[in-house]
Amino acid sequence: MNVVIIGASGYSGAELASLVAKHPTLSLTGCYVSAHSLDKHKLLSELYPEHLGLLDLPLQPLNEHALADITHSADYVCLCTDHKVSVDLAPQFLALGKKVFDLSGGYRLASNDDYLTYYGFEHQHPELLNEAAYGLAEWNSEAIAKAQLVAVAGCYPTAALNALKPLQQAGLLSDERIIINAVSGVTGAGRKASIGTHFCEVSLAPYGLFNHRHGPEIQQHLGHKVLFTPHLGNFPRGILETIYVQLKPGVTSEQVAKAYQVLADEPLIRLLGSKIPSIKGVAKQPYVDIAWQQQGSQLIVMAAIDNLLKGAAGQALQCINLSMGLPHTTGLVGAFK
Ligand SMILES: NC(=O)C1=CN([C@@H]2O[C@H](COP(=O)(O)OP(=O)(O)OC[C@H]3O[C@@H](n4cnc5c(N)ncnc54)[C@H](OP(=O)(O)O)[C@@H]3O)[C@@H](O)[C@H]2O)C=CC1
Ligand SMILES: CC(=O)N[C@@H](CCC(=O)OP(=O)(O)O)C(=O)O
Repeated sequence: MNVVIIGASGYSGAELASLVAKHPTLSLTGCYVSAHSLDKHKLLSELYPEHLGLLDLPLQPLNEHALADITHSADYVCLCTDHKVSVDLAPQFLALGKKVFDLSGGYRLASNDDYLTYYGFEHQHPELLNEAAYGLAEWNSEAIAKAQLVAVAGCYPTAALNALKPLQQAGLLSDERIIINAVSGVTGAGRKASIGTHFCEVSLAPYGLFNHRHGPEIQQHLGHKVLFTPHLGNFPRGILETIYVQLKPGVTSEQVAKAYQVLADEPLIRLLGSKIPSIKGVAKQPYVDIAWQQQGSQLIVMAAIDNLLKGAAGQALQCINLSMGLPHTTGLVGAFK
């Protein structure tokens, strides 16, 4: 299958380009940036010298000529672009008969109103919101395999949902709001320069209190109320979430452990039991690490991922694998040794 990547010069796009280039059955046939990008015509490996020899492909401007080329050169189009750009581009590629994997949040929420509230724009293609399959690979594999449009799950939601869905599915959660505190590395904010995400300016601070767009995303796909607070930390990549859960009265540690068994055979999920997960354990790895400790009806769940892999490009590749009927792990496990 031929894959093109739109937004290939960004952090998630470049990560995905490297995965596709190394994948046994995919060909990377084009890497694109915006029509007036400062990086157009540069080689991707000039921006990411670690991929010299692997990604010596030019970054092509996404113009009319490029759209005509993509018509012939791609089976799968991956959008590694800002939410609004993805909302505009996805229907164009769907109309060309392409299968679209969107790494942005442009098609993850069901309600048009939520786009206005949490994304700050009115969705221009609300008719597609119901058609998009939510790309949370372990939990929605059948829909992902069939869909023409896959809305790859958000980074923070990927960690939170994998940590909480087992408990929800087993009926162990009380009605109390679940508190999710999360810390992300700076690559989570993308490659574009800004003072707020300048590496030397970042220490450790919360942001997006009460209004981060991943709150409604987690809530919608969990079916439970949450209070989600992200923090930005001074490390390059990785997300760590500490999640406070009130269990129903009388829920035992055996019941909790049994609930997590639903993920025991998932090759990209590592259940750590009561051991403490860390950013170090997942950085540059395709896994979600999940752990928990319980006292009475209070449960603290911890989840760690690499935001650019399981939180973006890794999970996008997982979704592509599912579309091709391949194992989740093809091109992922063993790729980072
Ligand atoms: N970083 C992360 O950890 C995660 C990111 N995501 C999502 O993935 C998407 C990309 O994020 P990230 O990689 O961080 O972003 P970056 O800012 O690092 O990259 C954005 C890319 O899009 C390109 N671009 C911008 N405008 C256009 C356009 N109109 N047409 C084509 N290409 C364009 C940029 O190049 P140029 O401006 O030079 O044209 C660049 O290549 C976002 O929606 C983000 O929310 C999802 C999960 C995790
Ligand atoms: C540290 C940081 O800024 N992180 C980003 C989330 C990563 C991302 O790009 O979000 P999606 O998964 O929705 O695409 C943010 O909070 O906006």
